[in-house]
Amino acid sequence: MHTATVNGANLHYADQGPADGPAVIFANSLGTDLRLWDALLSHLPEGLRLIRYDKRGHGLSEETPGPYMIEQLADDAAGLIRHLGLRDVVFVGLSIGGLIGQSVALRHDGLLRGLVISNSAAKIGDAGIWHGRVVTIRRHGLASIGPATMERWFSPAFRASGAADPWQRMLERQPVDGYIACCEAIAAADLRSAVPGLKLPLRLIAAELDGATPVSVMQDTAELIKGARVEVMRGVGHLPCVEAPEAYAGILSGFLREVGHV
Ligand SMILES: O=C(O)CCC(=O)CC(=O)O
Repeated sequence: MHTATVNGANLHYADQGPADGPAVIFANSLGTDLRLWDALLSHLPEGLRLIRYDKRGHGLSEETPGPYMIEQLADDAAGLIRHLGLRDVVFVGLSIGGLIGQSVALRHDGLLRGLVISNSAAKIGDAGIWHGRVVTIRRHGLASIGPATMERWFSPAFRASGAADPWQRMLERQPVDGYIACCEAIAAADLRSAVPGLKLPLRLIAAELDGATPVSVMQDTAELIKGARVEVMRGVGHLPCVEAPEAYAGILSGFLREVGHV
């Protein structure tokens, strides 16, 4: 376990693989911590430096007062990359992590070699949905949204097997104010007019049963970015790196090869 104070927040991160290996950084979704990527890593090519971190307000990172902004969360990620002395990093961001990745690429020119926008979009939901969720959580706590969230995150088969239960506990154990501060960041984030300016190699990963960022929403984002391609994973929900880590690794490894990272 490592921590670093960057951009005014103490961030918890994991750093695996050779120090001089091509670097990949992973940014988690709302309500998850860096264990989101646990099942995936062993399926990736050897020799990579793999960095995972908890965004502020989640996991073991500091919960600074909200609301947060996506730009602030992007500067956290860029600060961590610079703290580690890295450049030419491939950024893999899932959902809010994908918004963060888009914002890093837009705000920190030259820091990234490539970007994977996984189960995410240039805009996720409308502000009313997010404000409604915040009201529910303030009144009833995070546990009150657990069952409905699992329906967006995982396929019926995965849920029926009981495999979603630990992920529901992970959601319910996130710091409430940190979760809400990130909802407010998503509510305010609209990168649709900015993403046509993304000039780096990128890939979008969508999932057929994703109830949070449906395939059609991801295709709308891809249409805004010249040359963007969407890979659709079948039979899985919003967190395909958990539900189908090997298939996810296959898509990610293909992208890493395309950008010369492996
Ligand atoms: O997962 C995210 O980072 C935001 C999108 C969302 O609504 C997640 C959820 O289904 O709770």
